[in-house]
Amino acid sequence: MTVPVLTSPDQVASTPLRVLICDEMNPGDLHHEGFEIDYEGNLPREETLRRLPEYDALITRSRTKVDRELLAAAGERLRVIGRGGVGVDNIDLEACSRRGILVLNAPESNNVSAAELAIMHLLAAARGLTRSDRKTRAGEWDRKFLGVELKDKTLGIVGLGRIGSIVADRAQGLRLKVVAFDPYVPENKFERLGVERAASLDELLTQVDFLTVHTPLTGETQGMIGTRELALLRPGSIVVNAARGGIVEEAALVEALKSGHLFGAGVDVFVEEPPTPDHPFLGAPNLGITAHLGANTFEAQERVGAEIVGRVLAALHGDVSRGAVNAPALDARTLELLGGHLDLGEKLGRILAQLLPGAHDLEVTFRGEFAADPAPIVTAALVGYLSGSTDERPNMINARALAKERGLNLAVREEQDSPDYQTEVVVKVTGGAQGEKQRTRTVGGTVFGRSPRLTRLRDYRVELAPEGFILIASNQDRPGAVAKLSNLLGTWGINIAGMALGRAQKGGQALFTLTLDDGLTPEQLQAIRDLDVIDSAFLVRV
Ligand SMILES: NC(=O)C1=CN([C@@H]2O[C@H](COP(=O)(O)OP(=O)(O)OC[C@H]3O[C@@H](n4cnc5c(N)ncnc54)[C@H](O)[C@@H]3O)[C@@H](O)[C@H]2O)C=CC1
Ligand SMILES: O=C(O)C(=O)COP(=O)(O)O
Repeated sequence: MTVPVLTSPDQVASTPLRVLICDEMNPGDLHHEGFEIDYEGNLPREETLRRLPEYDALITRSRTKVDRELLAAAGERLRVIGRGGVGVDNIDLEACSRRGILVLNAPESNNVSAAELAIMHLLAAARGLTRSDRKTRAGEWDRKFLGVELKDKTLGIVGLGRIGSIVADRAQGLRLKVVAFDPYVPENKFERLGVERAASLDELLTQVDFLTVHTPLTGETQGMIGTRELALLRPGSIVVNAARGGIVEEAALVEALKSGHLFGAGVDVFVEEPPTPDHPFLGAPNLGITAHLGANTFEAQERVGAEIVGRVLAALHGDVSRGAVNAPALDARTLELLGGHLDLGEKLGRILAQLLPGAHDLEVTFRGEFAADPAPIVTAALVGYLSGSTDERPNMINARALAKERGLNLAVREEQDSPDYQTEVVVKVTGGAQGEKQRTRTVGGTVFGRSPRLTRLRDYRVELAPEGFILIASNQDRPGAVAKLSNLLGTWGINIAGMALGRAQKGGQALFTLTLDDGLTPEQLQAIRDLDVIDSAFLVRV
């Protein structure tokens, strides 16, 4: 896809576009016609800030924090930031988007190296490598230490993305059984990799001997392995974190090692990098530490350099089809005509991601006449459906490619008639293992003015503004259910912003949806489920 907003061809011809690489990598050949590329390795931050106003693009690794301070120092010229690697948690994406700066990453290049490092940490912890190394250097010849074999044990992987999948493959070569938890990938990927699927994180933790995490650092994954989760692991387990500091809580990990509950652990990443000299990891027993070296191989850095430089130069010429993390992509006219519907599509996708993640089919039905080609609404629905589960923030540019990568099949149907509304968009997802019962979830909506409205939830008709939190509850259509539920919410001081009722037939199953200003705690949701008038209750965040 070509987005002709980044630079005009005339501009390219007359003045070289300037690119600064401020972190260490192998940038390959720096001579490209029309560009001036300065490679500075480990440029001190104050130098980066000072020089940045003279550049059109900046290329970093995880060392450089691209925050508001850096963006303010950059001024107006900077238009593209390239992250030579996968994780973009060092980049303030929102601030970049607001300033119209395109962020790209290079997610294909270092995953083998990162996966191999995770396997190394597993082996090192299993055999007490760091302990034995330290003792031998200190003059102690300790041959009493007994390690554990990997063969016939079970490895648990959290996050079966690019790196998690390679770890699974290598682990199988070591004759480990592999189980993974990743609610966002479809069943067929598990089947293809020969990996057993755990239905929940807890289910994974209780059945493995070794655990390794390979998710991005997100609101959901930060601290996802804490004291409670570590306690669910079998005594004598091993934990590896070569993804991001804090996915496994640091203090909890140290405690579990000190108490002897864990046999050992390996970490490549810290919450603060570099760690302070008094960091508790440094004194923890049988903990192997590397200095965020997952991507540090000759091969990976050669590939990373070529991939990110190529992508950044292409983007400066207007081609943002590869590696875009935050790109806004539609022209102003389409946005004007479809604006409300794009917002609707994304919200429908986001609701479905919570009702049925990891689907293998997504079908969009358009009813009625749309002011412009409605195809971008499908992309918007994908953005919503895929968001929150990957570092490559799904956006209007990359969502279709990401869906394809994940094995999510798309179907679009158009119906001229829209009996109830001028236009209606209905999105249906289907998921489930091959040969097993397939589950589907459907949501639909329309646009009033420019504001999205939900019109359909599963088989029920509703009319509701999709905002904040939506509590979806079902019951046998009996009097008193709504009153009991709203009383309970009232006692917690939770305000109901909107309500819609629907039922399949009189006296049959009824569905009511409430929009709430605030979320609910797991205990509050359970209390609602425990009401005798409620059959099921579910909370989604829009
Ligand atoms: N130590 C190092 O030097 C390196 C570390 N990394 C880290 O590894 C991470 C993973 O990289 P890739 O595999 O390339 O990314 P990816 O996007 O291909 O895979 C991430 C997987 O995590 C899953 N996931 C997201 N949230 C989850 C949750 N709450 N529970 C379970 N699964 C969840 C996603 O569905 C996805 O399948 C990166 O985000 C980066 O932070 C990456 C490269 C090198
Ligand atoms: O690609 C990633 O996410 C990594 O963690 C590698 O980071 P680095 O490029 O080594 O600073």
